[in-house]
Amino acid sequence: MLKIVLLGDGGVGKSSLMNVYVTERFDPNSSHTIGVEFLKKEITTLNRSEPTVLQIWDTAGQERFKSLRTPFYRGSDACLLTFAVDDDQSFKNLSIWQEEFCKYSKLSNRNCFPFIVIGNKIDVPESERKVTTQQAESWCKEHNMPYFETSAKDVINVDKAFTMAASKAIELETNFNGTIAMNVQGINLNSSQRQQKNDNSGCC
Ligand SMILES: Nc1nc2c(ncn2[C@@H]2O[C@H](COP(=O)(O)OP(=O)(O)OP(=O)(O)O)[C@@H](O)[C@H]2O)c(=O)[nH]1
Repeated sequence: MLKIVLLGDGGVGKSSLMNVYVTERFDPNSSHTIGVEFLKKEITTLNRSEPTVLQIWDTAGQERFKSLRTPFYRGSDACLLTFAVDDDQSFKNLSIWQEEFCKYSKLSNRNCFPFIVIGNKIDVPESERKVTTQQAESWCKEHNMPYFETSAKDVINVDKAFTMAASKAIELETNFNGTIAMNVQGINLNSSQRQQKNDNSGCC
């Protein structure tokens, strides 16, 4: 099971993305989340032979709910940093969200943690759009994060963004387990070498 957390300003569409992804239903009157909510979905990714259960945590973006959402960051396997393309401030706040996540999840190495950026509401008329694709892409390139433009309303790229988050988390987990296996082998080799040395020298 992988834990995926959705973060971003209030109203950018986090609940809508989660609901569309899991239940395939978009609610035009979606109300603000209070605290956190989660849904599960089983998927299959290209980099793992068996199915993976995604536990998706939707958090309240409004500042007044900070103390209710932050305890749920620990143990996350991936984080979706979300903004709305018609809300400039929500894009500017991405760094603040990343900081909050790193602080409360007690992340030891943020450089290899799977952060994915989502620019939601791309269905809005061009005249209402405040953040260009180029602007968002350049920020993500600078911060080394994959970027997806989505519309929960028109169901564009929603699946792709969540699948990318899952694949990145699996990739990290696989690499991490590989490192542990190598370390364990290293310990065994050292102890057997020590034994050999002891046998040769007759030392106790
Ligand atoms: N046009 C458009 N509207 C959207 C889209 N996604 C969400 N909305 C609308 O934006 C509003 C806020 O959506 P939510 O999903 O509740 O936003 P949220 O980020 O979960 O908000 P908080 O719970 O306050 O953090 C709702 O009226 C949604 O119907 C989208 O892709 N396009």
